Amino acid sequence: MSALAHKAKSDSPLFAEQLADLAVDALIDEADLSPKPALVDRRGSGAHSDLHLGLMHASALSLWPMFKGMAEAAQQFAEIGQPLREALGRIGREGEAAMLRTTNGVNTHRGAIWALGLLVTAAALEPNNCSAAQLTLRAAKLALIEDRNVVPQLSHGAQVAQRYGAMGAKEQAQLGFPAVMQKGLPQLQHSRASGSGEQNARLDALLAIMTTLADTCVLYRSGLEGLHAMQQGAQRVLDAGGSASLAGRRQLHALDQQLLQLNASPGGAADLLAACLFIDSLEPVLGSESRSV
Ligand SMILES: CC(C)(COP(=O)(O)OP(=O)(O)OC[C@H]1O[C@@H](n2cnc3c(N)ncnc32)[C@H](O)[C@@H]1O)[C@@H](O)C(=O)NCCC(=O)NCCS
Ligand SMILES: Nc1ncnc2c1ncn2[C@@H]1O[C@H](COP(=O)(O)OP(=O)(O)OP(=O)(O)O)[C@@H](O)[C@H]1O
Repeated sequence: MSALAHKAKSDSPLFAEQLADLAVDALIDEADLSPKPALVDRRGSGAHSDLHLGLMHASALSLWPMFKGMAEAAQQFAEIGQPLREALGRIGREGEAAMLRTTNGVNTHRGAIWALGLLVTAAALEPNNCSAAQLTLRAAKLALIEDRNVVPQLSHGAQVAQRYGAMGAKEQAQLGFPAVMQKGLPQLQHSRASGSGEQNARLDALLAIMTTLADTCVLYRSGLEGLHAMQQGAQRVLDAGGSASLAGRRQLHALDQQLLQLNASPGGAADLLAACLFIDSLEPVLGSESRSV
């Protein structure tokens, strides 16, 4: 994170590049974090037959120009409204196409483009007002604006929304990322404060998100059985003392085995962990006044 050493002027191209660096770093840190239940990590591909760690890294790096472009659009339009929202939609779709070219058509980061794209834009809009609460509020306002150029698709998320009435990635953003604000970030801070190492604190944050999220990746792959296994299993790890404790590690191993058996990979929770890591990483760039959940 060498860019952090230099505090760029908040409306400069360098600042847009710093935000893109932080977003890509968050995605790479999320992918590398291990052992994550049934997700791609340093150990292997989890429940995914078409993903691996190198592909996740390549995909994350391919998104750098997109994140920079989103931050620049925020600087250019300088306010939340239809023009900025539709610019983001266009840049996001181009980013998605670049991702698919890099991965040969595999969806590595669709949800992350959405969540981190909104947060990068929110940060670039008001760099001096970047507490987690303000950032997610601005991201929500952007997400609530309709993009008239979206071509409706029968995505996996849309299919499970029809079948189970689940709220997916779009609603999570429109509600101001409750999984990040109420689960991921508080758990990250709590686990750090109670002496867990950084990797264990991040694993705990992921698990906290998993305890309540309607993860549409899990629902699509393994239905309500998978979703309940994810939510209850994640809660068991935290109840046992979290990832840093021996009892918590045993529960984490059991959860990994159970989700692998069900082919249930919590990809949405992983994206939201990356969102937590991005928000958390803004502090050294913007100063401590920008923080506080
Ligand atoms: C809202 C988005 C994510 C589409 O959501 P949808 O549920 O329809 O799609 P899909 O199932 O393909 O992907 C959703 C992704 O979100 C993640 N996710 C799953 N569940 C959740 C959840 N509850 N909360 C947050 N993220 C989740 C997963 O990683 C998954 O990959 C977004 O990609 C979009 O609006 N696409 C339209 C094209 C576009 O405009 N793209 C540019 C956006 S800036
Ligand atoms: N470390 C990770 N491991 C696996 N998935 C991740 C990871 N980090 C993020 N994800 C997210 O999980 C999603 C992949 O899940 P999934 O494979 O279920 O996607 P899909 O395209 O909806 O489904 P399918 O693979 O069944 O076609 C990606 O969109 C990505 O956002």
